[in-house]
Amino acid sequence: MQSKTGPRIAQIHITPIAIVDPPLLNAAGLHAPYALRTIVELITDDNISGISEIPGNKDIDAALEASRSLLIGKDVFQLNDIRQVLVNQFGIETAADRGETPWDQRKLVHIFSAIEVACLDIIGKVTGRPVVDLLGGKMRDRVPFSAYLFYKYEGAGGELAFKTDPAAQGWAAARQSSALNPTEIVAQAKAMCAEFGFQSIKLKGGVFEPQQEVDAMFALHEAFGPGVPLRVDPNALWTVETSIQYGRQMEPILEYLEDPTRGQENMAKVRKAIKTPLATNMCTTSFEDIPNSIAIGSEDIILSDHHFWGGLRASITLAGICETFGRGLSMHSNSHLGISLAAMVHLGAALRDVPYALDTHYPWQSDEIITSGRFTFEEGSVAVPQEPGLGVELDRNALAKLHQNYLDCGLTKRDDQVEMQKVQPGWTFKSVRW
Ligand SMILES: O=C([O-])[C@@H](O)[C@@H](O)[C@H](O)[C@@H](O)C(=O)[O-]
Ligand SMILES: [Mg+2]
Repeated sequence: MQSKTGPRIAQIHITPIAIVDPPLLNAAGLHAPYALRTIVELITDDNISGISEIPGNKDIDAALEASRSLLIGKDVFQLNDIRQVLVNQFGIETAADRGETPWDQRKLVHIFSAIEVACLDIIGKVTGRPVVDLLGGKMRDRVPFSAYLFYKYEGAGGELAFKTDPAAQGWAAARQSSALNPTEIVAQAKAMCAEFGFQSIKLKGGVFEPQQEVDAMFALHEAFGPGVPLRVDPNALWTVETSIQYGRQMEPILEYLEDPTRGQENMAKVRKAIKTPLATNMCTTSFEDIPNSIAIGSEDIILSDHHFWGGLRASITLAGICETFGRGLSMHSNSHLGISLAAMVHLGAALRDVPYALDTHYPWQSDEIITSGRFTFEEGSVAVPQEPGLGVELDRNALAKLHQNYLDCGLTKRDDQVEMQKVQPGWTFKSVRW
Protein backbone atom coordinates (compact mmCIF):
# COMPACT_ATOMS: atom_id res chain seq x y z
CA MET A 1 0.00 0.00 0.00
CA GLN A 2 1.29 3.43 -0.90
CA SER A 3 1.36 6.05 1.84
CA LYS A 4 -0.71 9.17 1.29
CA THR A 5 0.41 12.79 1.40
CA GLY A 6 -1.45 15.87 2.55
CA PRO A 7 -3.76 17.48 3.40
CA ARG A 8 -1.91 20.70 2.73
CA ILE A 9 -2.28 24.15 4.26
CA ALA A 10 -4.19 26.32 1.78
CA GLN A 11 -5.27 29.27 3.96
CA ILE A 12 -4.07 30.79 7.22
CA HIS A 13 -6.30 33.15 9.20
CA ILE A 14 -4.65 35.12 11.99
CA THR A 15 -7.10 37.01 14.18
CA PRO A 16 -6.06 39.07 17.19
CA ILE A 17 -8.77 39.24 19.84
CA ALA A 18 -9.27 41.07 23.13
CA ILE A 19 -11.07 39.24 25.94
CA VAL A 20 -12.53 40.78 29.07
CA ASP A 21 -10.11 40.50 31.98
CA PRO A 22 -10.72 41.83 35.51
CA PRO A 23 -8.25 44.14 37.32
CA LEU A 24 -5.97 41.40 38.67
CA LEU A 25 -2.78 42.41 40.46
CA ASN A 26 0.60 40.78 40.14
CA ALA A 27 4.30 41.49 40.54
CA ALA A 28 4.43 43.24 37.17
CA GLY A 29 1.48 45.54 37.94
CA LEU A 30 -2.13 45.19 36.90
CA HIS A 31 -4.07 43.35 34.21
CA ALA A 32 -5.61 45.61 31.56
CA PRO A 33 -9.41 45.48 31.08
CA TYR A 34 -8.75 43.20 28.11
CA ALA A 35 -6.23 40.39 27.65
CA LEU A 36 -4.90 39.78 24.15
CA ARG A 37 -4.96 36.41 22.43
CA THR A 38 -4.44 35.45 18.81
CA ILE A 39 -6.59 32.85 17.12
CA VAL A 40 -5.05 30.93 14.24
CA GLU A 41 -7.12 28.94 11.79
CA LEU A 42 -5.56 26.77 9.12
CA ILE A 43 -7.72 25.58 6.25
CA THR A 44 -6.49 22.73 4.11
CA ASP A 45 -6.79 22.22 0.37
CA ASP A 46 -9.63 19.78 1.10
CA ASN A 47 -11.34 22.37 3.31
CA ILE A 48 -10.62 21.01 6.78
CA SER A 49 -10.24 23.65 9.48
CA GLY A 50 -7.76 23.43 12.38
CA ILE A 51 -7.61 26.02 15.15
CA SER A 52 -5.35 27.22 17.94
CA GLU A 53 -5.00 30.06 20.44
CA ILE A 54 -1.81 31.73 21.69
CA PRO A 55 -0.90 34.76 23.82
CA GLY A 56 -1.22 37.67 21.43
CA ASN A 57 0.68 40.81 20.71
CA LYS A 58 1.47 42.89 17.66
CA ASP A 59 4.95 41.39 17.16
CA ILE A 60 3.74 37.80 17.34
CA ASP A 61 0.92 38.58 14.93
CA ALA A 62 3.39 40.21 12.52
CA ALA A 63 5.72 37.20 12.78
CA LEU A 64 2.80 34.88 12.06
CA GLU A 65 1.97 37.00 9.03
CA ALA A 66 5.61 36.79 7.93
CA SER A 67 5.54 33.00 8.09
CA ARG A 68 2.36 32.69 6.04
CA SER A 69 4.06 32.24 2.67
CA LEU A 70 6.45 29.65 4.17
CA LEU A 71 3.60 27.54 5.47
CA ILE A 72 1.15 27.60 2.57
CA GLY A 73 1.35 24.28 0.73
CA LYS A 74 2.87 22.36 3.68
CA ASP A 75 1.54 18.89 4.48
CA VAL A 76 -0.01 19.20 7.98
CA PHE A 77 1.49 15.82 8.99
CA GLN A 78 5.04 17.08 8.35
CA LEU A 79 5.40 18.90 11.66
CA ASN A 80 9.17 18.43 11.84
CA ASP A 81 9.59 20.09 8.47
CA ILE A 82 7.20 22.88 9.42
CA ARG A 83 9.15 23.54 12.61
CA GLN A 84 12.44 23.57 10.73
CA VAL A 85 11.10 26.14 8.28
CA LEU A 86 10.14 28.35 11.24
CA VAL A 87 13.52 27.79 12.92
CA ASN A 88 15.20 28.89 9.69
CA GLN A 89 13.01 31.98 9.64
CA PHE A 90 13.17 33.05 13.29
CA GLY A 91 16.10 31.15 14.83
CA ILE A 92 15.94 29.57 18.27
CA GLU A 93 15.97 32.33 20.89
CA THR A 94 18.92 31.76 23.21
CA ALA A 95 18.96 32.62 26.90
CA ALA A 96 20.94 35.73 25.95
CA ASP A 97 18.28 36.76 23.41
CA ARG A 98 15.64 36.25 26.06
CA GLY A 99 17.41 38.68 28.39
CA GLU A 100 15.98 39.79 31.74
CA THR A 101 12.61 38.12 31.18
CA PRO A 102 13.65 34.78 29.69
CA TRP A 103 10.17 33.35 30.10
CA ASP A 104 8.68 35.96 27.82
CA GLN A 105 10.80 36.90 24.79
CA ARG A 106 9.56 34.25 22.42
CA LYS A 107 8.62 34.14 18.80
CA LEU A 108 9.45 30.67 17.57
CA VAL A 109 7.79 28.84 20.47
CA HIS A 110 4.53 30.78 20.23
CA ILE A 111 4.31 30.56 16.47
CA PHE A 112 5.19 26.91 16.24
CA SER A 113 2.80 26.13 19.08
CA ALA A 114 0.01 27.90 17.15
CA ILE A 115 0.74 26.06 13.92
CA GLU A 116 1.37 22.68 15.56
CA VAL A 117 -1.86 22.69 17.58
CA ALA A 118 -3.91 23.70 14.52
CA CYS A 119 -2.20 20.97 12.45
CA LEU A 120 -2.89 18.40 15.18
CA ASP A 121 -6.52 19.52 15.18
CA ILE A 122 -6.62 18.80 11.43
CA ILE A 123 -4.73 15.50 11.75
CA GLY A 124 -7.20 14.45 14.44
CA LYS A 125 -10.12 15.29 12.17
CA VAL A 126 -8.55 13.42 9.23
CA THR A 127 -7.82 10.31 11.28
CA GLY A 128 -10.97 10.50 13.39
CA ARG A 129 -8.94 10.68 16.63
CA PRO A 130 -8.87 13.19 19.49
CA VAL A 131 -5.58 15.09 19.85
CA VAL A 132 -4.76 13.16 23.04
CA ASP A 133 -4.46 10.02 20.88
CA LEU A 134 -1.90 11.78 18.68
CA LEU A 135 0.16 12.41 21.83
CA GLY A 136 0.30 8.74 22.69
CA GLY A 137 -3.17 8.23 24.13
CA LYS A 138 -5.24 8.98 27.16
CA MET A 139 -3.99 8.21 30.68
CA ARG A 140 -7.07 9.71 32.37
CA ASP A 141 -10.60 10.82 31.44
CA ARG A 142 -10.52 14.07 33.37
CA VAL A 143 -7.72 16.56 33.97
CA PRO A 144 -7.49 18.31 37.37
CA PHE A 145 -6.97 22.05 37.68
CA SER A 146 -6.20 24.26 40.66
CA ALA A 147 -8.00 27.39 41.85
CA TYR A 148 -5.92 30.41 40.83
CA LEU A 149 -6.50 33.32 43.23
CA PHE A 150 -5.46 36.89 42.57
CA TYR A 151 -5.29 40.01 44.63
CA LYS A 152 -7.50 42.38 42.71
CA TYR A 153 -9.22 45.70 42.63
CA GLU A 154 -12.99 45.83 42.52
CA GLY A 155 -14.31 45.51 38.98
CA ALA A 156 -15.34 43.17 36.22
CA GLY A 157 -12.91 44.22 33.49
CA GLY A 158 -13.84 45.04 29.90
CA GLU A 159 -16.20 47.97 29.57
CA LEU A 160 -16.88 47.77 33.28
CA ALA A 161 -13.15 48.14 34.08
CA PHE A 162 -13.17 48.98 37.82
CA LYS A 163 -16.97 48.93 38.05
CA THR A 164 -19.26 46.03 38.82
CA ASP A 165 -22.40 44.62 37.25
CA PRO A 166 -25.04 44.55 40.02
CA ALA A 167 -27.05 41.91 38.10
CA ALA A 168 -24.24 39.35 38.29
CA GLN A 169 -24.85 36.26 40.41
CA GLY A 170 -22.71 33.57 42.03
CA TRP A 171 -19.08 33.38 40.92
CA ALA A 172 -19.74 36.08 38.28
CA ALA A 173 -20.56 38.43 41.17
CA ALA A 174 -17.67 37.24 43.35
CA ARG A 175 -15.27 37.63 40.43
CA GLN A 176 -15.92 41.38 40.52
CA SER A 177 -15.18 41.86 44.21
CA SER A 178 -11.99 43.36 45.50
CA ALA A 179 -9.43 41.06 47.15
CA LEU A 180 -6.81 43.12 48.92
CA ASN A 181 -6.32 41.32 52.23
CA PRO A 182 -6.39 37.77 53.63
CA THR A 183 -10.11 37.89 54.47
CA GLU A 184 -11.06 38.88 50.93
CA ILE A 185 -8.69 36.27 49.48
CA VAL A 186 -10.42 33.56 51.52
CA ALA A 187 -13.80 34.82 50.30
CA GLN A 188 -12.55 34.69 46.70
CA ALA A 189 -11.25 31.15 47.21
CA LYS A 190 -14.55 29.99 48.69
CA ALA A 191 -16.56 31.44 45.81
CA MET A 192 -14.22 30.03 43.16
CA CYS A 193 -14.06 26.58 44.73
CA ALA A 194 -17.85 26.51 45.21
CA GLU A 195 -18.32 27.20 41.48
CA PHE A 196 -15.57 25.01 40.00
CA GLY A 197 -14.95 22.45 42.74
CA PHE A 198 -11.18 22.98 42.77
CA GLN A 199 -9.33 20.71 45.17
CA SER A 200 -6.13 22.74 45.41
CA ILE A 201 -5.42 26.47 45.54
CA LYS A 202 -2.75 28.82 44.20
CA LEU A 203 -2.37 32.48 45.16
CA LYS A 204 -0.63 34.87 42.79
CA GLY A 205 1.65 36.81 45.12
CA GLY A 206 4.33 39.44 44.66
CA VAL A 207 1.75 42.18 45.23
CA PHE A 208 1.99 43.02 48.94
CA GLU A 209 4.86 42.77 51.38
CA PRO A 210 5.59 39.11 52.09
CA GLN A 211 4.05 38.83 55.57
CA GLN A 212 0.62 39.90 54.25
CA GLU A 213 0.79 37.21 51.56
CA VAL A 214 2.02 34.60 54.06
CA ASP A 215 -0.89 35.57 56.34
CA ALA A 216 -3.25 35.03 53.40
CA MET A 217 -1.81 31.53 52.91
CA PHE A 218 -2.32 30.72 56.61
CA ALA A 219 -5.87 32.10 56.38
CA LEU A 220 -6.51 29.77 53.41
CA HIS A 221 -5.05 26.86 55.36
CA GLU A 222 -7.31 27.71 58.29
CA ALA A 223 -10.38 27.99 56.04
CA PHE A 224 -9.82 24.89 53.86
CA GLY A 225 -7.90 22.58 56.19
CA PRO A 226 -4.85 20.39 55.55
CA GLY A 227 -6.55 18.34 52.79
CA VAL A 228 -6.38 21.18 50.27
CA PRO A 229 -2.88 21.67 48.79
CA LEU A 230 -1.74 25.32 48.71
CA ARG A 231 0.77 27.14 46.51
CA VAL A 232 1.91 30.76 46.34
CA ASP A 233 3.76 32.46 43.48
CA PRO A 234 5.55 35.77 44.26
CA ASN A 235 6.87 35.83 40.67
CA ALA A 236 10.52 36.03 41.80
CA LEU A 237 10.16 39.35 43.64
CA TRP A 238 11.82 38.08 46.84
CA THR A 239 15.52 37.99 47.66
CA VAL A 240 17.09 34.67 48.60
CA GLU A 241 16.98 35.69 52.29
CA THR A 242 13.31 36.71 52.13
CA SER A 243 12.46 33.50 50.30
CA ILE A 244 14.15 31.40 52.97
CA GLN A 245 12.58 33.35 55.83
CA TYR A 246 9.00 33.19 54.54
CA GLY A 247 9.48 29.84 52.83
CA ARG A 248 10.36 28.35 56.23
CA GLN A 249 7.31 29.96 57.84
CA MET A 250 5.07 28.33 55.23
CA GLU A 251 6.76 24.90 55.29
CA PRO A 252 3.92 23.31 57.30
CA ILE A 253 1.20 24.43 54.88
CA LEU A 254 2.56 24.57 51.31
CA GLU A 255 2.39 21.93 48.60
CA TYR A 256 4.97 23.96 46.69
CA LEU A 257 6.46 27.44 46.55
CA GLU A 258 6.53 28.86 43.02
CA ASP A 259 9.34 31.15 41.86
CA PRO A 260 10.05 32.90 45.16
CA THR A 261 13.27 34.37 43.74
CA ARG A 262 14.89 35.23 40.45
CA GLY A 263 17.19 32.97 38.42
CA GLN A 264 18.31 29.36 38.68
CA GLU A 265 21.25 30.11 41.01
CA ASN A 266 19.08 31.91 43.57
CA MET A 267 16.36 29.28 43.31
CA ALA A 268 18.98 26.57 43.99
CA LYS A 269 20.09 28.39 47.16
CA VAL A 270 16.52 28.63 48.44
CA ARG A 271 15.85 25.01 47.52
CA LYS A 272 18.77 23.87 49.67
CA ALA A 273 17.51 25.87 52.65
CA ILE A 274 13.82 24.94 52.83
CA LYS A 275 11.90 21.67 52.86
CA THR A 276 9.02 22.78 50.60
CA PRO A 277 9.42 21.84 46.91
CA LEU A 278 10.07 24.75 44.53
CA ALA A 279 8.22 25.12 41.23
CA THR A 280 9.05 27.40 38.32
CA ASN A 281 7.76 28.93 35.16
CA MET A 282 10.41 31.66 35.33
CA CYS A 283 13.90 30.20 35.82
CA THR A 284 13.77 26.99 33.77
CA THR A 285 11.72 28.01 30.79
CA SER A 286 13.27 26.34 27.77
CA PHE A 287 15.15 23.17 26.83
CA GLU A 288 18.35 25.20 26.87
CA ASP A 289 17.85 25.83 30.60
CA ILE A 290 17.55 22.16 31.55
CA PRO A 291 21.26 21.18 31.83
CA ASN A 292 21.99 23.92 34.37
CA SER A 293 18.75 23.22 36.21
CA ILE A 294 19.87 19.61 36.68
CA ALA A 295 23.47 20.56 37.49
CA ILE A 296 22.60 23.00 40.26
CA GLY A 297 19.13 21.84 41.32
CA SER A 298 17.11 24.99 40.79
CA GLU A 299 13.63 23.54 41.23
CA ASP A 300 11.61 20.41 41.93
CA ILE A 301 8.72 21.05 39.58
CA ILE A 302 8.65 22.57 36.10
CA LEU A 303 5.45 24.34 35.15
CA SER A 304 5.24 23.61 31.45
CA ASP A 305 3.06 25.49 29.03
CA HIS A 306 2.67 24.33 25.45
CA HIS A 307 2.42 27.96 24.28
CA PHE A 308 5.85 28.68 25.79
CA TRP A 309 7.68 25.37 25.26
CA GLY A 310 6.92 25.05 21.54
CA GLY A 311 3.78 22.97 21.32
CA LEU A 312 2.15 19.82 22.61
CA ARG A 313 4.74 17.35 21.36
CA ALA A 314 7.57 19.43 22.83
CA SER A 315 5.68 19.35 26.12
CA ILE A 316 5.63 15.54 25.94
CA THR A 317 9.40 15.65 25.39
CA LEU A 318 9.69 17.89 28.45
CA ALA A 319 7.62 15.38 30.44
CA GLY A 320 10.14 12.66 29.51
CA ILE A 321 13.07 14.82 30.61
CA CYS A 322 11.32 15.58 33.89
CA GLU A 323 10.71 11.89 34.45
CA THR A 324 14.35 11.03 33.72
CA PHE A 325 15.75 13.70 36.01
CA GLY A 326 13.25 13.39 38.83
CA ARG A 327 11.48 16.69 38.22
CA GLY A 328 7.76 16.99 38.84
CA LEU A 329 5.71 18.50 36.02
CA SER A 330 2.66 20.68 36.12
CA MET A 331 1.27 23.48 33.95
CA HIS A 332 1.46 27.27 33.87
CA SER A 333 -1.27 29.46 32.48
CA ASN A 334 -2.16 32.98 31.37
CA SER A 335 -5.57 34.55 30.66
CA HIS A 336 -7.06 32.28 27.98
CA LEU A 337 -10.18 30.88 26.34
CA GLY A 338 -11.44 27.43 25.49
CA ILE A 339 -9.21 26.59 22.51
CA SER A 340 -6.15 26.86 24.75
CA LEU A 341 -7.97 25.01 27.51
CA ALA A 342 -8.86 22.17 25.13
CA ALA A 343 -5.20 21.84 24.11
CA MET A 344 -4.12 21.91 27.78
CA VAL A 345 -6.63 19.20 28.62
CA HIS A 346 -5.50 16.91 25.76
CA LEU A 347 -1.90 17.36 26.91
CA GLY A 348 -2.77 16.85 30.58
CA ALA A 349 -4.63 13.66 29.66
CA ALA A 350 -1.60 12.28 27.79
CA LEU A 351 0.90 12.78 30.65
CA ARG A 352 1.87 9.67 32.55
CA ASP A 353 1.29 11.37 35.88
CA VAL A 354 -0.40 14.57 36.94
CA PRO A 355 0.83 14.84 40.52
CA TYR A 356 -0.13 18.53 40.80
CA ALA A 357 -3.39 20.02 39.58
CA LEU A 358 -2.68 22.33 36.63
CA ASP A 359 -2.96 26.13 36.62
CA THR A 360 -5.67 27.87 34.66
CA HIS A 361 -6.88 31.49 34.54
CA TYR A 362 -10.08 30.28 32.87
CA PRO A 363 -12.42 31.15 35.80
CA TRP A 364 -11.40 34.80 35.40
CA GLN A 365 -12.60 34.90 31.80
CA SER A 366 -16.23 35.38 30.83
CA ASP A 367 -15.89 35.36 27.02
CA GLU A 368 -15.73 32.25 24.89
CA ILE A 369 -14.90 31.56 21.31
CA ILE A 370 -16.01 27.97 20.81
CA THR A 371 -19.46 26.90 19.65
CA SER A 372 -20.00 24.59 22.63
CA GLY A 373 -19.77 27.53 25.05
CA ARG A 374 -17.66 27.64 28.18
CA PHE A 375 -16.09 24.44 29.50
CA THR A 376 -17.59 23.04 32.67
CA PHE A 377 -15.52 21.89 35.62
CA GLU A 378 -16.50 19.13 38.00
CA GLU A 379 -14.57 18.85 41.25
CA GLY A 380 -11.99 21.07 39.60
CA SER A 381 -11.44 18.82 36.62
CA VAL A 382 -12.32 19.01 32.92
CA ALA A 383 -13.40 16.01 30.85
CA VAL A 384 -11.12 15.22 27.92
CA PRO A 385 -12.95 16.02 24.66
CA GLN A 386 -13.60 12.81 22.74
CA GLU A 387 -14.41 14.19 19.31
CA PRO A 388 -11.74 14.15 16.57
CA GLY A 389 -9.06 16.83 16.84
CA LEU A 390 -9.24 19.32 19.70
CA GLY A 391 -12.96 18.62 19.96
CA VAL A 392 -13.91 22.30 19.88
CA GLU A 393 -15.12 24.42 16.95
CA LEU A 394 -14.62 28.10 16.30
CA ASP A 395 -17.64 30.32 17.01
CA ARG A 396 -17.29 32.77 14.13
CA ASN A 397 -19.69 35.34 15.59
CA ALA A 398 -17.73 35.38 18.84
CA LEU A 399 -14.48 35.65 16.87
CA ALA A 400 -15.80 38.71 15.01
CA LYS A 401 -16.99 40.33 18.26
CA LEU A 402 -13.73 39.69 20.12
CA HIS A 403 -11.72 40.93 17.15
CA GLN A 404 -13.80 44.12 17.21
CA ASN A 405 -12.95 44.40 20.95
CA TYR A 406 -9.30 44.21 19.91
CA LEU A 407 -9.70 47.01 17.37
CA ASP A 408 -11.68 49.16 19.80
CA CYS A 409 -9.58 48.70 22.94
CA GLY A 410 -6.39 50.03 21.37
CA LEU A 411 -4.10 47.57 23.19
CA THR A 412 -1.40 45.94 21.08
CA LYS A 413 0.67 44.24 23.77
CA ARG A 414 0.43 43.32 27.42
CA ASP A 415 1.96 45.93 29.74
CA ASP A 416 0.95 45.45 33.36
CA GLN A 417 3.22 48.29 34.52
CA VAL A 418 1.48 50.85 32.31
CA GLU A 419 -1.92 49.65 33.55
CA MET A 420 -0.78 49.97 37.16
CA GLN A 421 0.52 53.48 36.56
CA LYS A 422 -2.98 54.53 35.48
CA VAL A 423 -4.13 53.69 39.02
CA GLN A 424 -0.95 54.48 40.96
CA PRO A 425 1.01 57.14 39.05
CA GLY A 426 4.75 56.66 39.42
CA TRP A 427 4.50 52.94 40.26
CA THR A 428 7.40 51.07 38.70
CA PHE A 429 8.19 47.41 38.32
CA LYS A 430 11.11 46.20 40.37
CA SER A 431 12.67 42.84 39.55
CA VAL A 432 13.47 42.35 43.25
CA ARG A 433 11.12 44.12 45.66
CA TRP A 434 11.44 42.48 49.06
O1 LIG B 1 -1.66 36.56 34.77
C1 LIG B 1 -0.84 36.92 35.60
O2 LIG B 1 -0.90 37.98 36.17
C2 LIG B 1 0.26 35.97 35.96
O3 LIG B 1 1.20 36.59 36.77
C3 LIG B 1 0.93 35.45 34.73
O4 LIG B 1 1.37 36.51 33.95
C4 LIG B 1 2.08 34.56 35.01
O5 LIG B 1 2.69 34.28 33.79
C5 LIG B 1 1.77 33.24 35.55
O6 LIG B 1 0.48 33.01 35.83
C6 LIG B 1 2.70 32.66 36.58
O7 LIG B 1 2.40 31.63 37.10
O8 LIG B 1 3.76 33.23 36.83
MG1 LIG C 1 4.37 31.44 38.05
